[in-house]
Amino acid sequence: MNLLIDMGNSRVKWRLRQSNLQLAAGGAEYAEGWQWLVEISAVHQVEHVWVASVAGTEREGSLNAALAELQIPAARYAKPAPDAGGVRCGYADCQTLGVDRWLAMVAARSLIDGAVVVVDSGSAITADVVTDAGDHLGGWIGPGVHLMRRSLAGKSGVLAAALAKPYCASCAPGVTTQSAIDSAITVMGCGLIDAALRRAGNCTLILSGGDASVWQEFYPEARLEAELVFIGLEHYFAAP
Ligand SMILES: Nc1ncnc2c1ncn2[C@@H]1O[C@H](COP(=O)(O)OP(=O)(O)OP(=O)(O)O)[C@@H](O)[C@H]1O
Ligand SMILES: CC(C)(CO)[C@@H](O)C(=O)NCCC(=O)O
Ligand SMILES: [K+]
Repeated sequence: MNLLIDMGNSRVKWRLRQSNLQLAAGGAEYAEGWQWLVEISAVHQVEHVWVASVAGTEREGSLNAALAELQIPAARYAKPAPDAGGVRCGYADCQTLGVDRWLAMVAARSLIDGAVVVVDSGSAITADVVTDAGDHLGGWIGPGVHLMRRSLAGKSGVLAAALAKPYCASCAPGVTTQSAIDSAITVMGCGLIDAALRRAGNCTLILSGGDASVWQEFYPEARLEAELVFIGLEHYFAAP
């Protein structure tokens, strides 16, 4: 039984899998601690723990300690490589590329023949271009939808009040304060995706991350792959 863990900047997500079977899935805030891990270990015999982390050494240390205390095998952390899994890393120093981005590209290459643009939309929005030949041309890192909203809400009470309602994705000119802000955020996100698509030429667009569905109506040809990081993790550790 394999425990796959995606440690993002804001949340941790996990999948418990055996062969092709998914036995458990969930997500938690870091503030909630490792209660979810306690619950899993009470019910399941975990053999391998495979982690994609961009959360930093402190949180990784905290996970390692929790695993040891629960007598679960130690975590193995995936790392970007210069050339592996069908992708040649575009960063001069590939260790500085977020491993979530790396694994998403590896997963995309395993799912799709040809060039891909991988968009991961969570606390940050990232887009990465991989050519048909497997060359990662590099990518873009921008603030995610909720980060953009919060940055404006922090600027004035009027804007904060307008942003009390949930985000509404639209590219139309806004006719209320909220719709004007949300439309700008949507247009900026689409601008980033458009720039990536122009670079890539003939390619498949893949949308991933908690906010992937935001972009779906503007890119109906895109493929939604919510589990890219987990697919990438399985490839990284389990592929023959
Ligand atoms: N159950 C959920 N809990 C929290 N956010 C959710 C949930 N379902 C969807 N979302 C959306 O997902 C977004 C977070 O995305 P995701 O979990 O992919 O990334 P993240 O962990 O915040 O980012 P990162 O991996 O960059 O740290 C939130 O902005 C929210 O809109
Ligand atoms: C950009 C994020 C925050 C997206 O989760 C993550 O991939 C990260 O922390 N990356 C390290 C910096 C980089 O990829 O260039
Ligand atoms: K992410």
